[in-house]
Amino acid sequence: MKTRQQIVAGNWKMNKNYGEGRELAMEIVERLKPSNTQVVLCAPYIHLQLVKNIIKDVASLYLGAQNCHQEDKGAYTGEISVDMLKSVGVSYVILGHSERREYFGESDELLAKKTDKVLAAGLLPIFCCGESLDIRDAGTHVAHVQAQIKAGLFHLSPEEFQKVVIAYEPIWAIGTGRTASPEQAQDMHAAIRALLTDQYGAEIADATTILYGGSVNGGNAAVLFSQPDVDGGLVGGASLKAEEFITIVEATKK
Ligand SMILES: O=C(CO)COP(=O)(O)O
Repeated sequence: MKTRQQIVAGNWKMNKNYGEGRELAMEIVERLKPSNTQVVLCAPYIHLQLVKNIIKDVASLYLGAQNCHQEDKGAYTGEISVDMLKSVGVSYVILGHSERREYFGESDELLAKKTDKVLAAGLLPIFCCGESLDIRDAGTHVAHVQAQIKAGLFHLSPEEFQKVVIAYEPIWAIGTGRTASPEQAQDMHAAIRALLTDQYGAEIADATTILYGGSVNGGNAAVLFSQPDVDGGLVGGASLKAEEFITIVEATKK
């Protein structure tokens, strides 16, 4: 079987001022060794242009955004369009992060629209899903995550779906230092892939990159990424330190 594309995406969230962002991007470029793993820097909007300039000669480094608006343009104060992102060299857009679902009320319907917008612009969505602790304790986590994926993505044609990266991020593991165990991550990733197989067939499901996110760090990345259905990570806190982030990148499957 062809190895799926391995990806490590750093989600800087609302961290790093302009100078700090420049330093972080430059240190990542200095430390990164050539490999087949794609490394995506999802920086705040103010950094995108500069980070693109810093990473532009490194083949494995890509620029990502953390959100976009669902309309093309217009009177949406404070928002950003896919065309704006594309014009500064963005390749990937994180959609449906649990923080956006929770703090900004992003619904499944809205995320389906954003997914369409990102794909129509020729950009690649990193579509996030994941359950709260209550849902996990109730034992309905697989159904919850599968419902998020169905609602956000299953209107896509097979050709469109092949451009999507999925990120499973259990909310109870985000920023808590409490990561999912390798078995918990693998079980959910396998359940996601089984759902994709039902909808799009085995060939597309096998080729889909499914990232794990939630307290990934330099110490736990290798064992998480060694799981057969875990194809890399979406990393928050540990992506803000170049040395640790590179350790995580180097923990992906060769
Ligand atoms: O939300 C995350 C990445 O999108 C995970 O954040 P942490 O790695 O800080 O837990």
